[in-house]
Amino acid sequence: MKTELLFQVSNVGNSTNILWHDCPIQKRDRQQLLQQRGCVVWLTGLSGSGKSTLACALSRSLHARGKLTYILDGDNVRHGLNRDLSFRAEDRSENIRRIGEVAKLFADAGLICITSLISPYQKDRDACRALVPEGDFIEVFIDVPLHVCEARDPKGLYKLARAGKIKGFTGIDDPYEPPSSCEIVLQQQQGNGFKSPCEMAEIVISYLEEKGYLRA
Ligand SMILES: Nc1ncnc2c1ncn2[C@@H]1O[C@H](COP(=O)(O)OS(=O)(=O)O)[C@@H](OP(=O)(O)O)[C@H]1O
Ligand SMILES: Nc1ncnc2c1ncn2[C@@H]1O[C@H](COP(=O)(O)OP(=O)(O)O)[C@@H](O)[C@H]1O
Repeated sequence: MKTELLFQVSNVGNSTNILWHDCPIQKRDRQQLLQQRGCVVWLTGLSGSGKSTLACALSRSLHARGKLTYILDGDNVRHGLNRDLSFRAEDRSENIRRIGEVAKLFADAGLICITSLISPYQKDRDACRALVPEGDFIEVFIDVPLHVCEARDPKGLYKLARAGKIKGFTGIDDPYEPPSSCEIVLQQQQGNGFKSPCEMAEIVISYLEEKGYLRA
């Protein structure tokens, strides 16, 4: 006797016979509640470029305007979810993939999800972009030259990398691929140094405002 499946199940990766469950409360309902639109603000740049500082400035400023944000910081996520990952290329890719998937969930929850990780490879960033609806992935390149990051060296890691005590350090003996096209580039002003973290945050917030992410 032939057994009919009651539901259309599928196989995804190594997960077999799985079924997607929908809920009547959807993203648009959550966005209505929060009076904002869920999206991913993806900060990328070298170690020491100011990603974490900008993420906090952005979160603070948006919070003050009554907007719900959440920061996924590479360093922090590596303390938990991604603690099994190293800094070799495959593990960095997996780090980025997982953070992209989590960011997708936060954006679907209606939050403005700010990610702050080096994310050195273009193809991995592009893959994360492809996870969310068109327009909802806002890639922000903090374009600070290596020599400036190295002079800042707040954790002393560049010094250790130069001394050969850390192998495969981004910018020293591991690649960083700058975005070929992204929504926002924050860079040094001609002869003026860098904008303050608050000024940078305002640039990103103006973009979000203009694109309608700060209303439902
Ligand atoms: N080998 C190597 N290369 C680069 N960075 C290193 C490395 N080892 C440790 N660290 C510290 O880890 C932080 C980067 O982690 P990320 O998760 O953002 O990196 S990645 O996106 O997976 O490339 C990075 O933090 P930030 O300075 O905040 O970027 C470093 O403090
Ligand atoms: N816009 C800025 N102008 C000058 N210094 C900055 C700026 N943003 C961050 N910094 C400083 O640069 C260093 C690295 O910043 P951090 O946010 O930790 O970078 P990342 O997260 O990219 O490693 C810190 O000492 C921080 O105070």
